[in-house]
Amino acid sequence: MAENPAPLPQPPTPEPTRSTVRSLLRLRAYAYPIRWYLAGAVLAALLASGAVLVTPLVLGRIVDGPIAHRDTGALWPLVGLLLVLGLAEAGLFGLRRILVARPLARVEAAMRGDLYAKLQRLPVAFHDRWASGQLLSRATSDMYTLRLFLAFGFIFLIVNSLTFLVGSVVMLVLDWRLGLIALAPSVPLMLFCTRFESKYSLAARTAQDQNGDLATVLEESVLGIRILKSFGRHRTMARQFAERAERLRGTELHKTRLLADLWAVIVLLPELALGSALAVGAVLVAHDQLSTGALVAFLSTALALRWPVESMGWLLAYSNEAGTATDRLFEVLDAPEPPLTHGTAGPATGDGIRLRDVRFRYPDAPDGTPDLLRGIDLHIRRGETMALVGATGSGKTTLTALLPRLYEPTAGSITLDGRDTAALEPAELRSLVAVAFEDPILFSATVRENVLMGAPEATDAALEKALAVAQADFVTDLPDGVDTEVGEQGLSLSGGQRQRLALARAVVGGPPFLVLDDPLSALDVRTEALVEAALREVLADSTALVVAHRPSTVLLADRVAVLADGRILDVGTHPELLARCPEYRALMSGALEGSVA
Ligand SMILES: Nc1ncnc2c1ncn2[C@@H]1O[C@H](COP(=O)(O)OP(=O)(O)OP(=O)(O)O)[C@@H](O)[C@H]1O
Repeated sequence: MAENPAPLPQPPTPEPTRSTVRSLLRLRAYAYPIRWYLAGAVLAALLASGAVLVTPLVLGRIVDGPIAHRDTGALWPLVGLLLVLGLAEAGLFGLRRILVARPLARVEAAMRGDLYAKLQRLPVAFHDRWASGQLLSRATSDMYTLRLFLAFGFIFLIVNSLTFLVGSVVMLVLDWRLGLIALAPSVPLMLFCTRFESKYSLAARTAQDQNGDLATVLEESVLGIRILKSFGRHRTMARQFAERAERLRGTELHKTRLLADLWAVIVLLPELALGSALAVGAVLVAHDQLSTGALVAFLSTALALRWPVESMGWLLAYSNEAGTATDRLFEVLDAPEPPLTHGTAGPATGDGIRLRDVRFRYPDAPDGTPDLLRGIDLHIRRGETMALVGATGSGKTTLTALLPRLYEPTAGSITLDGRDTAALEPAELRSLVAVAFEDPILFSATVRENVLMGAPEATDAALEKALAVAQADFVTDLPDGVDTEVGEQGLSLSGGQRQRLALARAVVGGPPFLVLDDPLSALDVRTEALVEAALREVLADSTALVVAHRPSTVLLADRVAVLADGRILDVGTHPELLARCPEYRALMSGALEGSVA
């Protein structure tokens, strides 16, 4: 394992950053269903801000009226009005929260649901290119950022901008000279904010991507904890994690510095302007060019505008983060989905499995390397079991993944009983072909749920038969039998046990076409023999392609295909190939030595 953090699979470089507003506008579709709640929240916040802006005017009235004329009788109604305004402000801000809390939780769930559904639809080739942590962080922290933006950022951007505009007009009306002094910093502030925006959105994007990298390392460390511990690499991994965390910390500090600079300017300039306005106002009052009440009202209005102005710092930061989170979300949602089907399937002929001049290369294969599969021609007759053998890395697993269309062949065609797989609807294809992979993954679910993934409608009898074929009798000894939770969240099973459940999952629906990728590799000799005996029965009813590394698996098959140099080198029975194919002999003698050793 490298000492330096290895580069993680990265998503394709995002297109040049669009403006934050254009990015955020893409959230329209999600915000539209709750538009009335959002409008209500904006209205409530606007009314609350209105109450805040009216308060200084009442104060001015109190100073110029009851206080100047020492008329306590006139004071109480105005004090009562102040109280009502204060209560209204508090109530309306509370109402804003209530109005959007639930609907926005629904919006977040809808966005997350769409992201999840899209990830399920996208081809395996897409998932090969994206680090899982990048997808995880999009589904978690980015969604949270977007919800917070819609709940606070979006509403206060509107409300605080309008409050600032109205407050500015009020100040200019109260006294245009003081108003101009107080508003003088607006122009430099706007210029500063524009510069801040471009720098901050870059930093926000970097931080979100680094967050994804960190999630990937964390996930791999948790999933691979046994390997890390057994090779004593947990410290190396911890160092990699710390280095990535340090990088993220650096970016977050950079963001904080940018925000701190903005805050300094946002707070300092208006304070200076306010101080100047106060000094000039005092001179105007001294020269009877302005009433004391008007000066109090002016200053109170200017103070009431401090929050809308100061909040612009974090509102801009929020908007930028939400903009980049939106970009990150839509990078996945916009990822092209290959057409589900193309061409016409044609009538069923009972022809078995036929691969014609099939070529394949992984989309991320290095330039200049030849295709992995370079013209595969193979015919597996109906009801026949064909073993596929070849050297490690020759492309056996890749070839089997083409049958259920986990990958699309780069060229050529694959037919099942004469029907082109490219033209079959995914659901139909899944019902025709079942696969057991070399690496038997189980989900956090019961044994029953894991096995019935292969045929949700299957009866209990079919489940039992599938478990019997896979020699998975250990299931009866589990605490709750087939209803025992297994997988990551449940009971840990041995490699051989998991492999047997994966085999049961493949055979449970009695699929006409079976693809088994070295299905017995983790079994002991005795269990292997038992599974083989039971499999023979199942295979008799199916047309099957079985990747085989060991002679015992090869013997399950009627014929054997030898894969070498991206092509099928030879096809024949085991004895025929032993007699005429030196590559096969080499493979089998190697396998024999391996199995003996
Ligand atoms: N998702 C992928 N993206 C790019 N290259 C891949 C991908 N998966 C496999 N490869 C490459 O394709 C080649 C064939 O891999 P494959 O797993 O099909 O071989 P195999 O014959 O099944 O090997 P083994 O017998 O060891 O299981 C290897 O060189 C591998 O590095």
